[in-house]
Amino acid sequence: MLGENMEFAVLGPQKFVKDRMEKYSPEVFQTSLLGEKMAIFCGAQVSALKRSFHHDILKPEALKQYIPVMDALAREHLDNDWTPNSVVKVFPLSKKYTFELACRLFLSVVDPEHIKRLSEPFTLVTNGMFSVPIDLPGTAYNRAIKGGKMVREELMRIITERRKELTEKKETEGRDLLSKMLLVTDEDGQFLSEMEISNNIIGLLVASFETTSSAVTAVMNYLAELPHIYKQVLEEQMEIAKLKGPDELLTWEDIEKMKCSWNVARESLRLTPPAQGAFRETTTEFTYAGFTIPKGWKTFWTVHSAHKNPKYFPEPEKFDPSRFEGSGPAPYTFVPFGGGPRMCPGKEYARLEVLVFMHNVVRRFRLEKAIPNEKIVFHASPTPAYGLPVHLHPHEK
Ligand code: HEM
Repeated sequence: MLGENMEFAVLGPQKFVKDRMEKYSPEVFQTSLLGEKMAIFCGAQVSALKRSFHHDILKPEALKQYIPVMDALAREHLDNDWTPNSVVKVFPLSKKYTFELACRLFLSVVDPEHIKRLSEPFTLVTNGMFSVPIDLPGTAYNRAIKGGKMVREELMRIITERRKELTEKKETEGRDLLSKMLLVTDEDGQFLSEMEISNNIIGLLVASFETTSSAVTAVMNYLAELPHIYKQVLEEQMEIAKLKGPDELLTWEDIEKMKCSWNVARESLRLTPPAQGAFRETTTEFTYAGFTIPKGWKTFWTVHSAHKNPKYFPEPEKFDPSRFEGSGPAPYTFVPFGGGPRMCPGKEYARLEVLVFMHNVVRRFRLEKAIPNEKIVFHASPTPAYGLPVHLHPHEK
């Protein structure tokens, strides 16, 4: 049961993996975590599982219509929460933005009271997700289970209501992800059940919440830390803003112009990947890099072992967005979203969300870190220990 949990908790995922890659093999090693025997993969690899329907409802064409909505919400948040010449904490504000955006785009929930009814129990779920699985009153695990039940009850109410609206033909087009899920059918022409839909929505909320908030925060951190990078992003975003009226919202064409900003965001995802990798279970025995992995073992592939490998990224610790110019890194070496058929279906959603937020922040402010060497700690995703407080310096008119 104990396995190497203590070492994992004390060293953090990156050092834990690095030490063992040096000691055992740079490709794969075995350990025991959370009571499971586990093989950890550190090389570039792919999986071969079935594509999920998420890829269809989250593909770029389906998301284009959401760009103005993302922009309008980012403006609203900046107007309300990002006061010029004040100090704000980026991480909690990014989480607020990310969650409200998900409520709006997944479920069309916009009422602040309703958002609260989802966000409070949902926070219990995310806080308890990486806790010791002991279900006793007072433990984070127990609170997460209770929070999960509350989120599910609320979702079931929303889903039932929407199904009714769809049956009464009040809506034919999928106005949000929930409607799209209610309209989608499987290979046999069957609709998803309400329980399947609520599971899927919870899955999307979990998969998108900490990851995108961590990604936005990491980008803001580098923009505050590296003035020459900030300048390049500012120039690009000002060029885009110049061609638009003050009330005109961002469109797909604007996003397509954000090449430099996306390279900066990608370099940030390389150095501070929000997801550390992903778990699998072997359904059949197989051999990898000369090692046999038995059937039934848990496996985990790691992101940063590829991202920090000098063979793929010379001077790996250096922040250098030009790595993504031209044909960019070799296949399966830049894997913040995984690779192969099981790759993150929310990649494009995350790209749009990060770019829209960057646009809004740099247009208004120059950022200065309030704690210059703030430590990064690992919860579900890497996060600054004090939430990344920054001074907001408005541009001179
Ligand atoms: C910067 C933000 C994000 C990062 C870094 C990220 C990263 C990842 C990674 C590494 C995986 C595992 C891939 C694998 O199993 O090999 C994954 C899976 C997944 N992600 Fe994301 N993700 C992000 C945002 C999102 C968003 C916004 C959504 C939804 C809107 C989402 C939905 C999912 C889903 C549903 C899966 C499971 C896919 C499957 O197993 O078929 N992710 N993500």
